Amino acid sequence: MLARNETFLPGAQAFEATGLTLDYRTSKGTLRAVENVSFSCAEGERLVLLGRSGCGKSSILKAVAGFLPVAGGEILVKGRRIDGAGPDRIVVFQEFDQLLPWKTVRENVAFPLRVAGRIGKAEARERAAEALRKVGLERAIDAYPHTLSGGMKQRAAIARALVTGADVLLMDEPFAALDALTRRRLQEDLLRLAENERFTLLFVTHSIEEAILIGTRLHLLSAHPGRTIATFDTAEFDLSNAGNARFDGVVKEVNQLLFAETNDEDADHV
Ligand SMILES: Nc1ncnc2c1ncn2[C@@H]1O[C@H](COP(=O)(O)OP(=O)(O)OP(=O)(O)O)[C@@H](O)[C@H]1O
Repeated sequence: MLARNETFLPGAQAFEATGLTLDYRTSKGTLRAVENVSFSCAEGERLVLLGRSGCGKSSILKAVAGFLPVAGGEILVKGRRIDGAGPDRIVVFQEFDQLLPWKTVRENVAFPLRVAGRIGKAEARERAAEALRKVGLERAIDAYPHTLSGGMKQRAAIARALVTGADVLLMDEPFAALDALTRRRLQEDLLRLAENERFTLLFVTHSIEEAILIGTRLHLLSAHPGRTIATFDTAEFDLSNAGNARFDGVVKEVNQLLFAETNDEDADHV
């Protein structure tokens, strides 16, 4: 499991970025997506990047995953400067087609373990089954991806991430394409899993409410190019107090900060 208990050191730094600047080369020249952003996330924490569309949230997540080279600054995972992707980080995307269609759910979850070649087939199957139980998908263990709902596919993608034992789970709007009820169930289950498994999470979302609920800390980014506006400690919020006056106060404050730069109307989603 992620951040395995035997290696879990509360307070130890899981990942950090210092002066992170990200550029894309386009036909019109260099496009600066993110400028001089710094953050850190201790093991067991859940850092959420929140900002308006195009502010560079996904670019930061891709850079931490090692898919996008940095133009300035650096990213450290467990104190080591990253140089590309690695088994210490695993990504769950928004898209429902992350599973291999010709493999069953259990085979999909076992697949990264088999590819890594560290364990035998029987153990990989057993670990996959255990991860699927944890995400509430035991009944669909032998199903093929095309027979699953969107929520079930995201559960399977989370199980596959859990089973790898990566240090950091990176989630790029994993629930954005789900209906409101399914989204809430997945949020509940992610929080429960985070509590039980104590994994470290970098999470990207458009939803202010989801950000406060999921995150132990929020990192707010300005509109394009993304620069840090503010950070919020949101560890006190969970499903039991979502929507209370204090929670709503933070929603309002975040909203004002994100929309202060423009005259846009307030919105729950940015
Ligand atoms: N492959 C690419 N080539 C060129 N520009 C890109 C590329 N990917 C992203 N960008 C640009 O970089 C900026 C940041 O994009 P990014 O997708 O990281 O933002 P975001 O905050 O995740 O947006 P959204 O919330 O809409 O998904 C945007 O201006 C976007 O157009």
